[in-house]
Amino acid sequence: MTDQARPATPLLDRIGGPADLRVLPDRDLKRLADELRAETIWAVSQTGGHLGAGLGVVELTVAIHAVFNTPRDKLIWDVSHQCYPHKILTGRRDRMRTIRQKDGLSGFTKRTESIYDPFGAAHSSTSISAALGFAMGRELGADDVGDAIAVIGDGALSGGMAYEAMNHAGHLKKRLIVILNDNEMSIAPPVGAMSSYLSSLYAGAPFQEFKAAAKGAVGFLPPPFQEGARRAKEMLKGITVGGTLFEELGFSYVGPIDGHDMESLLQVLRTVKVRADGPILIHAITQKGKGFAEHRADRGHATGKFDPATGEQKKAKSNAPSYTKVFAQSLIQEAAEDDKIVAITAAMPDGTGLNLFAERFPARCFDVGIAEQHGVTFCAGLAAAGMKPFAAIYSTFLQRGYDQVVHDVALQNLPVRFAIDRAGLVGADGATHAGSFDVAYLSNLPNFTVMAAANEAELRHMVATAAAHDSGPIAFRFPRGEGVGCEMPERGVPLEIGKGRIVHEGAQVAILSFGARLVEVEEARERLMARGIEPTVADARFSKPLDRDLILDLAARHEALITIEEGAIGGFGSHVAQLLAEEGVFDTGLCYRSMVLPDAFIDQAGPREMYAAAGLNVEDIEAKVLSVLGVQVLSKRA
Ligand SMILES: Cc1ncc(C[n+]2csc(CCOP(=O)(O)OP(=O)(O)O)c2C)c(N)n1
Ligand SMILES: CC(=O)[C@@H](O)[C@H](O)COP(=O)(O)O
Ligand SMILES: [Mg+2]
Repeated sequence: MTDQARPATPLLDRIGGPADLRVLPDRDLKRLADELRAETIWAVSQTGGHLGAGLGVVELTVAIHAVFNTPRDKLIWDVSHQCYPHKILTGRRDRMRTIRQKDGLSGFTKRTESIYDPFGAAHSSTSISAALGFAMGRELGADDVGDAIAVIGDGALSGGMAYEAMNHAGHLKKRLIVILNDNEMSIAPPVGAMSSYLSSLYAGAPFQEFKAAAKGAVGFLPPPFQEGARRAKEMLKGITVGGTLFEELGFSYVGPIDGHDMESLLQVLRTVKVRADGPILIHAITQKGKGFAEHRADRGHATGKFDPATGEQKKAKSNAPSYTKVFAQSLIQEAAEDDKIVAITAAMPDGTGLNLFAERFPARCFDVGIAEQHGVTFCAGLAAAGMKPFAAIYSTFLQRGYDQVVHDVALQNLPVRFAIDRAGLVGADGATHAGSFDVAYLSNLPNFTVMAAANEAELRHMVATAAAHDSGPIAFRFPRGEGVGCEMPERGVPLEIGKGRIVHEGAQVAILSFGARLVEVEEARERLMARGIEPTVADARFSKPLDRDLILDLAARHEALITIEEGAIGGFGSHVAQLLAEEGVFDTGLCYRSMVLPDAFIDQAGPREMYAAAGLNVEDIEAKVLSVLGVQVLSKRA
């Protein structure tokens, strides 16, 4: 793609930052929004990334920065996958080509990146809590904090934290502005009673009437201030459906308004800026993907690089199936023979592959919304009722439901099956989405069985193992992306619980891999063999219960034992070390090393680059073996 295809943006080119918006006449703000939309489409066509959500908030972004005094006023984007237009307007336009890449811009808001990002996000439903924190800080005299404005999507509003925050805000009664960006979409079509409720709020309220009312009210705004207040209140009453849930929670409710109509947006935001004296919710109706992808089923939620003229995406093809697809197909196989199997997703039907399961077994698949906490306890209830629930949740999002995992599942020893996708470092989404901690946070729980798949064939067996495991909770993890292309068994066969396998017999040093680093371990072994070193390689399969016999045998037969996993400290390696210590193996002089993710959040980059930063690639494994054997290495990385 050449720069010739780049849209002309004469007005946007003159914008150095949000302050420049505040001196533009309203008609130019509308033009600016059009240019910003074209620029956003072009920028994402060059890099890939989250597109649809940003296109839905272009006018909102311009209007908020034009009316409010950012960065003193704190603008907090929920999830923040819609922040691309905001980044373009806040001094990061030149770096948009680097977004989601190594050393580049994050795909989300990030405090260390800009003063216009007062709060980082990527997980959903946190914005109202954070904004309320800013608002309360302001009330308590915090320096340089003005208004706090949370922009939250209708999908994010399905998350419990949003209600906890509104409940608290309604109690505190402090000035707080929440903009509900209602595009009737999550990543998939939104589910739930709340989604239907929001639709009912605007079903009978034409925007035009509101526009007229808003215009009238703005005419009466200060001066004189007090008279304006009365009239503005009347105006807001006119368009409020009345008795909304938000009002019951202590918010003033304004809306619904057309979130793409710059005139309405400016009028309402200006009115609110002058009038709000407590928590207020502005209900804006928008279209996800507006101007480019609004007619696509996914509204252009996330995309690879594409041709901005045609929308055609450039995709690399691989023959290996994705782990996600193998999981879904394997689960469908199990469910075809066991009608107690049900599947649960927290708003990620496509990402987890459960869309395929839902096609086959619609009545046995549940999308709970962005509600991991509820999803886990819902599974606990299902398990208590005798069902076999599979909770398919990304590693990073399962963190949201951790107390439920401990208190509702593990403590009651309920056989909930956790299918943990996106295990390990995921690439472009970066640290917020890395699946780094699940091995540690699950393996330390009594009653749990924890597995990690070394390849897609193993994953199929682990799905079968989980389906057959009725005596307590069980989890299996697998990475994002394609499998290794290994031969696939037709059907999964349940594995013996707590038993690993030797992959290659060797001598001197044993490498015990837990999960999908096995491919790198095998490649490192090949390289080492060229140096005359032939490590034993084993696949642990389980971090809980550990295969004690295998580990103690490896320890007894080798000078050195190295474990490796795609997880943070406190996981598999720590459990192995504990076993070796308990059994007195260290006293015998065994050299033990554990290769884990470092104690740091690793910024976005390609997965290989992220694993290089973590020191878990082939050359790192090779170097580790050489160093434990005391071999002098001349290469730079040794
Ligand atoms: C806790 C958590 N679970 C799941 C996700 C994955 N996720 C990212 S965006 C999104 C949908 C958000 O929908 P909405 O808030 O309506 O924003 P829209 O994309 O429609 O603008 C989901 C489910 C997440 N970011 N955080
Ligand atoms: C914003 C968000 O949380 C999701 O869109 C996420 O980026 C999806 O990640 P995958 O591409 O791994 O499904
Ligand atoms: Mg939405």
